[in-house]
Amino acid sequence: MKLKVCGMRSEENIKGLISQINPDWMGLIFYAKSPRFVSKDFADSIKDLDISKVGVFVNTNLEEIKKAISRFDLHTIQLHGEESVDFTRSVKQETGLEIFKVFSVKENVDWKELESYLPYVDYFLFDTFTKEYGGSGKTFDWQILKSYPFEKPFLLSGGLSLENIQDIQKLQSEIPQLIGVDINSKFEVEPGFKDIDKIGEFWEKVRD
Ligand SMILES: O=C(O)c1ccccc1N[C@@H]1O[C@H](COP(=O)(O)O)[C@@H](O)[C@H]1O
Repeated sequence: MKLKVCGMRSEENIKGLISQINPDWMGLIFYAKSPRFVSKDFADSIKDLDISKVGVFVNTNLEEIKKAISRFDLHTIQLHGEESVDFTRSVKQETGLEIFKVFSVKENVDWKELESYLPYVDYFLFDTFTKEYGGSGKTFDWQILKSYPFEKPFLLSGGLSLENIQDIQKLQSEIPQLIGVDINSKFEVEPGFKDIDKIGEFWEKVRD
């Protein structure tokens, strides 16, 4: 199982995360309406930290993504809005980086809609639908994922916490394509600042 910790921006907090947990990815939110928004002023303190940085974008343009890649030395692009297949293809082709395409789940998922994204995406990521796009701390009905029809691996997100570890473990044993978890607001001391010990407690139980 892989771990992504999302919504960070403090140098000290990220250094603590690296030394105590060393997750597979650490997410930076480039969505200005988010309380976890990372402005370019943070770049100098974060850029050279030794961790795979995921830039989380919501319906932005390629130019903004390219600027953030060079400012923050991003490893992965997470498209968390209603980005089209054409846009996703451009991001993959023009950046050559790893791509997470997010689908925000309401009552169910039309799997056919995901099919044309397959060539341009490294992982799908399933989050809970909200007007704010992400960081809601809310879960969706994870049973929907049992009908996931592709071989493409995916990450689970949306309200993951110490309270739903058993459900995560059960899903892990039932769906082999579920290769990672993405945690965020349920591990915060305040927006953008994580409780590393709490993450440790979670990861101890969820990792393989
Ligand atoms: O965290 C945010 O503020 C955010 C804003 C806009 C898009 C995505 C955002 N975060 C992503 O939300 C999910 C789930 O977060 P939570 O566990 O429900 O708090 C996660 O994938 C973050 O990358």
